[in-house]
Amino acid sequence: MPDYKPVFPDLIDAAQVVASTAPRPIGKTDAAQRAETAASTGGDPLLEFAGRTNPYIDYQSIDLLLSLQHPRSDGYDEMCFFVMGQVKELLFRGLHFELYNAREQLRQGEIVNAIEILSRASAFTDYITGSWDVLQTISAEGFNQFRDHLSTASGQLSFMYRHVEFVLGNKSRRLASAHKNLPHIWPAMEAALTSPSLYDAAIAQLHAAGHPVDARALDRDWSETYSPNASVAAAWRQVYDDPRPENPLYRLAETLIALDEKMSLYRWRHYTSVHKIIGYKPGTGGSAGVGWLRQVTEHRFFPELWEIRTGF
Ligand code: HEM
Ligand SMILES: N[C@@H](CC(=O)c1ccccc1NC=O)C(=O)O
Repeated sequence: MPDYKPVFPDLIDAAQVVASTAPRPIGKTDAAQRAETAASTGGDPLLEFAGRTNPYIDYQSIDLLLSLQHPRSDGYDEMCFFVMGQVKELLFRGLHFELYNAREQLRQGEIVNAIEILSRASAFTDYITGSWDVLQTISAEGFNQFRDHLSTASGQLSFMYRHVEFVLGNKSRRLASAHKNLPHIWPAMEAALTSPSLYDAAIAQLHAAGHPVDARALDRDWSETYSPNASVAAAWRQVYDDPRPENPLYRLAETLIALDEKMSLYRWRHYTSVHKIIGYKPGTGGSAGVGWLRQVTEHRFFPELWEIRTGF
């Protein structure tokens, strides 16, 4: 058990940080200007900047970003938990962007583009799963030192994670409702809940390619959790009759099931890490804890792709 206390290095005077969320103007340069600058510096980097910041800091508001880490306790492990929580939110943001754009490409019938985007989404998912390697270093005793300070905060309230689940198709009006009183979050959350998912867009492409698909799989209440459909299973089964890399629907199916497996591994690592850290204690978010997480590990986003394998 880490009984030593953390020392928090004071790195930034937060009072002097521009706290606006607006992008800071940094202008643009082109290749000719860069060549001219390098010639004038003799190949050494630029080190003098007018004003009180520099373009690297301003491009991504780095001083603001690095002023947002404030553990609430003197438990040694809280800084690690805090930073990794923020890192995961950023990674979910990156993953969601790719999934959202893959769905847009599918909607436009651009299956090959969607597959390319989904390979990055898969890489993001691996990366997010790897973040448990760091979080795993938090011991049960170390977590206890700061857990009371989390109050009723819980990862289950992550709207960014909820967006990832929704774009993939795991809809839940009940879980979304945690955000209903947040005027800056709810409109996009409700739109995601009530819009077709990436999988719904894939099913529409099955239909567009001439595979018979039930009308109720093509137009339904999109806020309902997707339930497996025999016509969709039959359509995917037909796709697998032509398992060549040149068959875009075959490659899409394989890309989707690989992503589903990776998401499932992410959930599994969350579940086992949490088991190791809090055992069977209830969660801060009001759930039974590990028992609740165990049941979410069973979820598959693209059920027919799993189901048809039994019949191969
Ligand atoms: C390391 C210590 C952690 C523990 C002990 C823990 C524990 C739990 C528990 C018990 C739940 C069930 C809901 C509740 O009652 O709270 C939960 C849900 C959740 N946690 Fe964690 N968690 C940890 C870290 C994280 C991190 C770093 C993230 C990522 C940002 C995260 C994301 C989530 C999400 C997204 C859910 C909801 C799952 C779903 O809706 O399927 N957790 N966590
Ligand atoms: N549900 C967890 C706490 C938790 O997951 C959490 C709490 C506050 C802020 C972030 C959290 N999780 C993800 O980063 C627990 O029961 O201890």
